[in-house]
Amino acid sequence: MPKVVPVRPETGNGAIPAENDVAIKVRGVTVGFGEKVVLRDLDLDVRRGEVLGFVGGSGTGKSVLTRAILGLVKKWSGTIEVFGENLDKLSREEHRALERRWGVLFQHGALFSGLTVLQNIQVPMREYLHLSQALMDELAMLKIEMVGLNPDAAHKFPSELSGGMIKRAALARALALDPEILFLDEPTSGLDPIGAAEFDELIGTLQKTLGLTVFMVTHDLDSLYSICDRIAALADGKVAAEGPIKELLQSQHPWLQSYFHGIRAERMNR
Ligand SMILES: Nc1ncnc2c1ncn2[C@@H]1O[C@H](COP(=O)(O)OP(=O)(O)OP(=O)(O)O)[C@@H](O)[C@H]1O
Repeated sequence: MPKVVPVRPETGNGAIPAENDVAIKVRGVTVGFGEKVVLRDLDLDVRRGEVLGFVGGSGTGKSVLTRAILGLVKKWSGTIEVFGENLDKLSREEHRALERRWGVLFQHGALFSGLTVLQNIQVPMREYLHLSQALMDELAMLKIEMVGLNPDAAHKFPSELSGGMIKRAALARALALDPEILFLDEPTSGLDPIGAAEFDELIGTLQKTLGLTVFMVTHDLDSLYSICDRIAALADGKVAAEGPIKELLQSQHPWLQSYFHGIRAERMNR
C-alpha cells in the first residue's frame, strides 16, 4: 500500500513546529521611522501550510511587518528567515529567486490602471520568467479561471471591474508565479458581506488545493473564524498573543478582549 502523505502539515494545535515546518521566522525585529518605533523586538513564526491571520488595531504596524518581510521596509534590527534563508544574507539574485516563491495581494488590489486584467497578471511573469507571449496568455487565462473570473474579464481594464472582480484579478496576479506563500493585506476590505464570504471561501479553497502558506492581515472577524488556522495579534509593537481562535478568545489581553467580545464577535459566538 502506498503511504498517504498529507498535503498540509497539521496546524493550529499550538505545538512548537519543527524547524523545516516554519515558512517565515521573525526574530527580534525592530522597525521604526525617525523617532517613532513601530515594531519592537518582535518574534513570529508562520508555519508551512497554515493560514495565519495577523490582527491588531489600526496603525499598529501590520503592514509594516508585511513590508519588512517582503524587503520593502528596512528593519533596524533582528532577523527574518523565509524557508530557512536569512534575508540579510542573500545576494540580489538569491533574493529575486525567493521573491518568485511568494505572491502578494496589496490592500485595494493595486492593479495597474492602464493595463488589462490579462496584462496585469503577466507583469510578474515578464519580470521573473522568460516565456513566450502565447504561453503567458495561456497561463494568465488559467489564473483567471482559478480565481473564478469570467474569461471576458481578461481584456477589461480595472476601471471596468467591480470591487470584487478587482480583488479576484489582483489575486490572480499574486498567483501568477505559482507561489508557495501568499501575503494578503486586508483582502476583504471594501467588499460587502456576501462578497467577502465568497472571497474567503476562494482563498480557503486555493490554499488547500495548492498547499499554500497564507499570511493574511485582516480586520475581518468572519475571515478569522472561517479560514484562519492560527491568529497572531499585534499590540505595542509585539505579538501579544498567538494561537487558534479558540485560545485567543480566552486571552486576557485588553485589546483582544475588546476585539473579540465586541458586538460583531458576540454575533459570531451565538
Ligand atoms: N514609510 C513610512 N514612513 C513613516 N511612517 C510610516 C511609514 N509606513 C508606516 N508608517 C507608520 O507606521 C505605523 C504603522 O503603520 P501600518 O500601516 O503598518 O499600520 P497597520 O497596522 O497596517 O494599520 P491599518 O490597519 O490601519 O492598515 C503608522 O503609525 C504609520 O504612520
